[in-house]
Amino acid sequence: MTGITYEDFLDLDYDPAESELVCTFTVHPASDMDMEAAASRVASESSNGTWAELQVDGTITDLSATACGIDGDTVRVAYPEELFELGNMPQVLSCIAGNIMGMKAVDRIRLEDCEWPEGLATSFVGPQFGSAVRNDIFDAGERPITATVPKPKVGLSTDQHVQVGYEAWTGGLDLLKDDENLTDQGFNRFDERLTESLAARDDAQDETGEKKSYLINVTADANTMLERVDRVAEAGCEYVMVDVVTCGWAAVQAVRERCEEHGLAIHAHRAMHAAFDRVETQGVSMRVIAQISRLCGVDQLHTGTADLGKLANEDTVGINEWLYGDLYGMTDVLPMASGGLHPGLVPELVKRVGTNIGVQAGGGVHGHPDGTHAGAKAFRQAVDATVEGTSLEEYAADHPELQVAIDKWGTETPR
Ligand SMILES: O=C(O)[C@@](O)(COP(=O)(O)O)[C@H](O)[C@H](O)COP(=O)(O)O
Ligand SMILES: [Mg+2]
Repeated sequence: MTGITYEDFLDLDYDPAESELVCTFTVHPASDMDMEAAASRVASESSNGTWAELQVDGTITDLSATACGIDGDTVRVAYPEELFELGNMPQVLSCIAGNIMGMKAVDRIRLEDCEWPEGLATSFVGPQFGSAVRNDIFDAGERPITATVPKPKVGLSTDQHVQVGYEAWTGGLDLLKDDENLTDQGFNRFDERLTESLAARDDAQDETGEKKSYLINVTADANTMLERVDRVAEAGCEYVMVDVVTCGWAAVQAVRERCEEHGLAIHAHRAMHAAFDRVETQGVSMRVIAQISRLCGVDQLHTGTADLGKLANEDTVGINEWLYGDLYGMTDVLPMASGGLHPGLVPELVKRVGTNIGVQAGGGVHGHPDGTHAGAKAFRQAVDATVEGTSLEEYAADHPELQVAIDKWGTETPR
């Protein structure tokens, strides 16, 4: 038997094994604590240690994490694969983002990044389709796919919602999207909304000759979500939308499994992410939330507007690069730019994040002076102009809907 204390979880000469998960934290130790002491406590409490000295047999320490790097307020911790239940995201997070977030030994702590080893990463299914949806579903060629959320966010009746969808689809947009807080409320029931929206979608496809789809929000308790996924598949839709942070990763993993059976793509809304990532010294970064989302298998994920829109964003470009990047052959994820976008912002957005994205505008479509159909046309025109390399001003000369949008919003970032 050996006695283990916090100090046993610190080794700054330790070189992590390839099979280990390496996490990077920003750590602000408590005033009476130096960084090494704080780092050892982070490694201990996020693996298998605690505050009291423990008498354990040798094998137990094989599961212990090691604080193996300190650089300013950055701490790197290596976790042995055996500590984790493969394929179980809630368990992984209970380690690396669990109790340590509330330890008195640190004033502030934030999980910034993870280097996922092959064994652990490939124990997760990853996305089914990823960015291939742009051409597998929409035939979008080089352009971003476009989406709109009916606004006001909630309160429209099913008929009104469907009418907005029809006008947006026939105006040239690819996707109608439910808002994050629209599920099955009395004023707009899920089942009617599903069938009637898809009927309008079919009409819009016939009218435009373009493929259209619908991001219907199945967010609910886990069992209800699975039932809704089945009903979405039966109704002939290609997608479900899930509020992944508020639902929790256990539910996301269950929905992913069910979507595999039906060949449905998953659009991930990240409502509540800012509760974790907004404060730069505390919580869990959006970069890590994006990594978890990919591993758990979403196909599309909101990652911000590279600071062009109305919401605070963290490193949209860096996060998108990770979502596109190689991860042991795992499918990528299509980033969705959304939040305060309007036609005037599309050129700069594409300059910052490229065209392998989805772009969503709610207010930027339905706030158009001439209404939803004109707003949709203007947003699509902005995307088409940008992809063909024509300035919006020039393109607007013979696209009046775009001209009206530019006159109204210019290239301003809404607040
Ligand atoms: O409710 C909203 O605000 C939106 O529908 C956008 O509406 P507008 O187009 O009218 O702004 C989206 O939920 C946000 O974009 C989510 O934020 P993020 O994409 O950063 O996760
Ligand atoms: Mg919304």
